[in-house]
Amino acid sequence: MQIVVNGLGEMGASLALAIKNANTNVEIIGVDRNQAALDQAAAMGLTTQTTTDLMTVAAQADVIILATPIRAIIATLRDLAQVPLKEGVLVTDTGSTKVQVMAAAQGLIKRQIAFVGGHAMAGTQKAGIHALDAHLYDGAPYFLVGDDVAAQRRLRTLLAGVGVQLIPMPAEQHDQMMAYLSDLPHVVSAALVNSTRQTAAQYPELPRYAAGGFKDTTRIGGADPQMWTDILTTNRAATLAALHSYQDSLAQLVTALEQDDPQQIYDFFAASRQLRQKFEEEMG
Ligand SMILES: NC(=O)C1=CN([C@@H]2O[C@H](COP(=O)(O)OP(=O)(O)OC[C@H]3O[C@@H](n4cnc5c(N)ncnc54)[C@H](O)[C@@H]3O)[C@@H](O)[C@H]2O)C=CC1
Ligand SMILES: O=C(O)C(=O)Cc1ccc(O)cc1
Repeated sequence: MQIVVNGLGEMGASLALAIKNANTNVEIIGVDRNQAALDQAAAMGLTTQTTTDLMTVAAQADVIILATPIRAIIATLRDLAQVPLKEGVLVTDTGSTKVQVMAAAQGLIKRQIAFVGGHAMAGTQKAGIHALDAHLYDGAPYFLVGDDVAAQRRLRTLLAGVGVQLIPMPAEQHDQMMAYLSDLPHVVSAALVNSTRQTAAQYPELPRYAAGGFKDTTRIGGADPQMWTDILTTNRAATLAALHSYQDSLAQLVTALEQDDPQQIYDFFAASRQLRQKFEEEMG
C-alpha cells in the first residue's frame, strides 16, 4: 500500500512511522516543501520516495494523509479535487480544526472520493521532523469526522495497530470543544509569556527562578506561530466565545482584588479546584 504523507513534521512523520511499524506492505511517499525534512525522512528509511510537489505523486497513492498547517490542508484539498486520483483512494488529514477542513473536502466528496477528517489529541509544542516520535500517538484520543462510514472503517483498519482511541464526532462539536481544550490554553499560555516582557527586561534573571507553575503554564507558549495562526483563524467563532468566557472569569478576579475581598478570591479558586478535581478523574 502506498501512503502519501504531505507534511513530514511532528504529526505527519510520527504518524507515518507508527503506521509503518504497525502494518506490513506499507510504503511511505514523503512530501514536504522543506527539502531538509525530506532528506532526513529518506535517510532514516521512513520514506521510499520523496518530493516537494504533491501533485507529482498524488495519483499513485492508496492513502493520502495531509499533515501541514491547516490553511495549507484546506488549499491542498481544493487542489486534489481537480486532479486524477487512484480508484478507491482514501484521503484524510491531521488538522486541529475540522469545520473548515470538512467544507474544503466537499469537492473530493462530490467526486465520491473517500474522505475522513482526523485529529489526534497528541503532540507537543515542538515542530518539524526533529520532533518525530514513534510513540507520539500511543493511547491518544483520535477524532474521526465526516459522514462516510465506510471510509472511517478503512481508516480504523489502517490505524488499528497505532494504539489510538478512535472517536467519531461531528465537526461543529469537535471545534467547540477544541476552543476550550486546546485553543484557549495556547492563547492563555502565550498571553502569559507576553505579559512578562517588561518585568523580564527589568529583571533578566526572572526565568532562572521559575518553579513548576510557570514552567507548566508557559510550555505551550513556545508553540509554532504559523500553526496557531491557522488554528485560530479556522476556529474564530468558537475561540472568540471561549476567550469571552475567559475574560469574564478574569474580570471576576480583577473585581475581587480591586474590592480587596478575600471571600471572592477564595470562591474563585475554590470553584476552580472543585471543577479541576472532577476533570482529573476523566483526564487520568
Ligand atoms: N503539534 C501538535 O501538537 C498537533 C498538530 N496538529 C495538526 O497537525 C498539522 C501538522 O502539525 P505539526 O506536525 O505539529 O506541524 P509541523 O510544523 O511539525 O509540520 C508541518 C510540516 O509541513 C510542512 N509544510 C508546511 N506547509 C507546507 C505546504 N504548503 N506544503 C508541503 N509541506 C508543508 C513543513 O515544512 C513541516 O515539515 C497541523 O494542521 C496541526 O494543526 C494536530 C494535533 C497535534
Ligand atoms: O503540547 C501540548 O500539550 C498540546 O496540547 C499539543 C496539541 C496541539 C494541537 C492539537 O491540535 C492537539 C495537541
